[in-house]
Amino acid sequence: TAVFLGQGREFARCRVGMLVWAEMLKGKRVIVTGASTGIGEQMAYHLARMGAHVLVTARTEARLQKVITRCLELGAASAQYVSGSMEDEAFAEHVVKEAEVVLGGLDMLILNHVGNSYFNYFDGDVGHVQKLLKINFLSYVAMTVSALPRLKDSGGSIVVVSSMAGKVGFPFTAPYSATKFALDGFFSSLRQELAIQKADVSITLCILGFIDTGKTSAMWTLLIRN
Ligand SMILES: NC(=O)C1=CN([C@@H]2O[C@H](COP(=O)(O)OP(=O)(O)OC[C@H]3O[C@@H](n4cnc5c(N)ncnc54)[C@H](OP(=O)(O)O)[C@@H]3O)[C@@H](O)[C@H]2O)C=CC1
Ligand SMILES: CC(C)CCC[C@@H](C)[C@H]1CC[C@H]2[C@@H]3C(=O)C=C4C[C@@H](O)CC[C@]4(C)[C@H]3CC[C@]12C
Repeated sequence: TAVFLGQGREFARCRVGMLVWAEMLKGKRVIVTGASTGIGEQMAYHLARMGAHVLVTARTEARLQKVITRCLELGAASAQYVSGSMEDEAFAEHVVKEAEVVLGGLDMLILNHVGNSYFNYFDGDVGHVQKLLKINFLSYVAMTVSALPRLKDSGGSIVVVSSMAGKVGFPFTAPYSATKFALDGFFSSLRQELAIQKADVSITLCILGFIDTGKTSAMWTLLIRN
């Protein structure tokens, strides 16, 4: 009985939390990057359930179409997508401009996408590190620069999805880890500057541990489970 009651309380607390959170995001205009699969896709669905206007982006148009259809079924105030690659800085800026046009402003920028990498001994490929920095870091900076004026207007927020590998140098993650550390340096510094300027924009850096989205490599799943 004690266990059952304990679980009941957890559930109630969770429900109350969700209600407060849902109210906060109802009608808000949100961009979610890397929303064709994994964590980004699930965040888009949560935002949809809360009644937000969602604009999702990634490269795979066919997947994004399915994601916006599901968002509308779940109760999104509106759902749109823009497809393209974040390796191209101009595309990153284009997504923010699209949000201004179709949503008439922006309340929240959720930066979540990551380019494909390998998780093994560093193979010495400098070109790969450069490419990954463009996708995982520089496009985050470009989107932030474009979005900041709108976020200042709305008193909005920037959410940056990072990882424990962006705080600690685990083996077999060198290129990926470097891009995540870069995010911490840039966004932690920018947060301080916004505070000094009394700009009403919050920056949240999310430090995630391992999340089995079904796509994660069998090697990591096995390693973490053991
Ligand atoms: N899963 C985990 O264990 C952990 C994940 N994280 C972080 O969570 C976030 C989401 O990860 P997760 O859901 O696992 O990753 P996924 O690989 O499932 O999703 C990555 C997303 O980024 C998009 N993407 C990839 N390359 C590009 C590109 N060149 N341009 C634009 N979009 C691109 C993909 O879509 P498409 O291919 O269609 O472009 C996809 O939507 C990441 O920031 C990751 O670092 C942090 C810690 C642990
Ligand atoms: C207490 C500690 C021993 C915990 C160690 C946690 C380490 C091992 C965790 C922390 C962050 C994790 C990685 C991550 O951020 C994102 C991805 C992308 C995905 O596609 C494949 C898995 C991968 C590489 C995760 C692998 C496991 C990592 C390194």
